[in-house]
Amino acid sequence: MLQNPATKYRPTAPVRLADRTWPDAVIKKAPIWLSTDLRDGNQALIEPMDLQRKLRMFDLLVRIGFKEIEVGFPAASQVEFDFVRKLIDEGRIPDDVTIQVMTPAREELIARTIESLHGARKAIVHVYNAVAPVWRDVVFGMSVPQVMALIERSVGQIKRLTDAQPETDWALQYSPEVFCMAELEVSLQACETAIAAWGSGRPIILNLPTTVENSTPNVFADQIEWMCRRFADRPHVVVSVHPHNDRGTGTASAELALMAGAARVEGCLFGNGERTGNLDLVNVALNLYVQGVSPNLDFSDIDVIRAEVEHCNQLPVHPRHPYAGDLVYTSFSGSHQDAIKKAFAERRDGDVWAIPYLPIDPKDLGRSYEAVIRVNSQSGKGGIAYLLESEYGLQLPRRLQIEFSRAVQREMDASGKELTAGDLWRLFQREYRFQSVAAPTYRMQEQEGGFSLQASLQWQGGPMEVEGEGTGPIDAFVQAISSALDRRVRVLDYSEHAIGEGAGAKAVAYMEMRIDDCRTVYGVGMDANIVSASIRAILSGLQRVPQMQAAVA
Ligand SMILES: CC(=O)SCCNC(=O)CCNC(=O)[C@H](O)C(C)(C)COP(=O)(O)OP(=O)(O)OC[C@H]1O[C@@H](n2cnc3c(N)ncnc32)[C@H](O)[C@@H]1OP(=O)(O)O
Ligand SMILES: CC(C)C(=O)C(=O)O
Repeated sequence: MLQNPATKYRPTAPVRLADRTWPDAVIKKAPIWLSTDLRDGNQALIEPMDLQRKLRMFDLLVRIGFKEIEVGFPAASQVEFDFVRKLIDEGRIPDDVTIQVMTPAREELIARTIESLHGARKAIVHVYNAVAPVWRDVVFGMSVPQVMALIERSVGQIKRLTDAQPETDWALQYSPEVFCMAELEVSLQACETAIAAWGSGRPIILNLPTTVENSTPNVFADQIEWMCRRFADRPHVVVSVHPHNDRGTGTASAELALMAGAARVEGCLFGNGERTGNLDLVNVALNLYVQGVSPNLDFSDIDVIRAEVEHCNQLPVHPRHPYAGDLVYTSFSGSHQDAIKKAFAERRDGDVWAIPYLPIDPKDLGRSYEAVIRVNSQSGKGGIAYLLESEYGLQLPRRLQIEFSRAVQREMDASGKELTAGDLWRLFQREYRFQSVAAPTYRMQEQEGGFSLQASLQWQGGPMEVEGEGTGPIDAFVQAISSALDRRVRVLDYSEHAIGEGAGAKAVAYMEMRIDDCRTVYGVGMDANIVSASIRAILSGLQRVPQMQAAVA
């Protein structure tokens, strides 16, 4: 890289627009969306879509709710031409959907493009030519007046050819390609030339692209506001934008452009497209949604949509892609998990969405909460407890969460790998060994001032008889086991809950115990019977204490 990049690269000149109004604007409704997946997206694929994949993409776009779809570049190839014919001839275009096709400002290509649309009910013809200095000078070798003459000639040809097919409801879209790098006066002149050639007073879409992003999005917003203020026939002009993403700011460019007066945006699902891609329409639509504005597009099954797009494009969507990536509803870090778990516990049906670290309810996009929290070496007790509760119904008391998270951390340090809910469950069973504690048989008697209890147990591989008295069954068992093992056992905390329903329901007991006034441990017990679950929890805790095992041996 250069020590001084200014010797090679020039900054983009700001727009003189001191009284700009867009910074105070708020987007209150969805724009008109135009999907260009089948054109700009397709032209950027390593392997462009075949007919079958094009059809699948078209059907998907219709299902999502796009009402304007750029279906191709019919003059580019026979596949492109045939696809447009197939849509029209087989009546595949719903009444409320308008197809758009693209053509360069070249006579033979315009003719072929309009030929492809024969018999369509409605269609937008999209013609473009580059207007920025480098393209004028290097690509076309044209002066500004020659560029204007090209536009006049091409739009005039489109007008003649479309006027000759009055059975179709025609609209024109004109794009001054590389608008973002052109002098604003030249872009305005190009647009006004297209308007005049199409016939002023007729609706026209003027589509202003950041063909290659070259500035911060505020500059693009200024360019859009500058243009919107100057169109002579503003009421008949739909201002559209077509951002790319070379600087990674395609979404911001589109949003600021909407604030600056644009009413329509063009882009692709998940931002496919040339180089770094076209604007990601899913991103903009869902950004609107989480501001409380309906995008009028349906992404309620985003995983299915993503899979279909990946199939059509033969390109993967990144795991961290906004709203759609595999990992975007996942928190690994402990403090995030803790906050999410607390907020879910507080949340009531009908509440406004306010879950920390989750900008959108994953359920709205057909994603589940299961993947929200995942456990790795950066995780804490909150995430571990969340997974055990959401997957296995365990409601671990807080101090047990802390105790168990140390065991998880040890495991994580050893393996260095993520632990799934299933891994945590196996580790929890191994740590508390509650399944290896056999069910006790016991007799219990209520007597004046308390209970007496006699129990037959398995302890360290052999049978053991114990007997004790206490204020309740648990207290009686604690007395019994304390004297049998000659240890001072005290219960510090006890909680239990049911898991499962009906005949299969079980009680889970969590017992926090102090042994010999020096060691605090948790034990866990599960049983269909609540007293048995508690006894098993006490035994689970005791067998976790190494000194206890030694004493018995
Ligand atoms: C920013 C964008 O995404 S614009 C869309 C670009 N998309 C595509 O190019 C995909 C489809 N394109 C194609 O299949 C081919 O380019 C075709 C069939 C259209 C044309 O192919 P060719 O005739 O071989 O021309 P080629 O691809 O080399 O295009 C360059 C020529 O078109 C001219 N040209 C480029 N854009 C335009 C335009 N918008 N209007 C008029 N002429 C143009 C160039 O000046 C050049 O002309 P020259 O050969 O006289 O120097
Ligand atoms: C709108 C057209 C010309 C385009 O694809 C672009 O400029 O990126």
